[in-house]
Amino acid sequence: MLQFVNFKKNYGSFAALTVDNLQVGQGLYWLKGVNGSGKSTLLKSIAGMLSFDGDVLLNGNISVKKDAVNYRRLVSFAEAEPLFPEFLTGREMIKLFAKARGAAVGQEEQYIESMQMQSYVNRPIGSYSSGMNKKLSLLLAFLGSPKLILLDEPLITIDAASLLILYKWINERQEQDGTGFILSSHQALDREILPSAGELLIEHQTLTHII
Ligand SMILES: Nc1ncnc2c1ncn2[C@@H]1O[C@H](COP(=O)(O)OP(=O)(O)OP(=O)(O)O)[C@@H](O)[C@H]1O
Repeated sequence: MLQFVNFKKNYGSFAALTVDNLQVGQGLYWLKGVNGSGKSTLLKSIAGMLSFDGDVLLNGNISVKKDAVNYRRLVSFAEAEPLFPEFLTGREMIKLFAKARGAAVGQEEQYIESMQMQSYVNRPIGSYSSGMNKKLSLLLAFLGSPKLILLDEPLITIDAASLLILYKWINERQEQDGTGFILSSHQALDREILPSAGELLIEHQTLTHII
């Protein structure tokens, strides 16, 4: 699924994260690490949102640097604390993302309904609670046909019922399209819900593959 090639991310003189030539096979991964360990740095780098030394390859040969347009169509990312233009409605954001990602017409409807967003999706985002905002950002990451979906702290802010719906979305996409996932979280992995998940750990500014 992903291959890191001499990956190094510095913020100025601070060496924030190193990944030696690690291969991450197809599947779903739980990314762990204490506060400030580099989880968001890693996910934003994989998403092509941060510059770094070295390279990241998707499916063996699609480089985040050399094939940026193709790569970014295949990798989607939901931020831990998403910020959207307040004057746009949720539906306008969905339309923008759906177009950029080449999503099938109407793909969003099943997600809007299952996450019970119908009552507010046509309202300006500035009126959303943090949970409503988070659900919108999760939905946007599922639009189109990405091969890899990166979710930074997807468990924060949303209520227990919505979390079960998110797990359902994840399981469906894994089963139907073989979509890969990396989820960052401070919470322990629930193996009853995600039995086949692998684990990635960031310790001492280095990413390792545990299982
Ligand atoms: N823009 C930046 N400039 C300088 N340093 C940064 C920047 N962004 C992150 N860092 C530093 O990089 C390290 C990793 O931060 P990052 O946000 O990736 O950690 P995290 O594991 O996601 O943390 P948390 O669990 O608290 O969200 C921290 O030491 C942080 O201070």
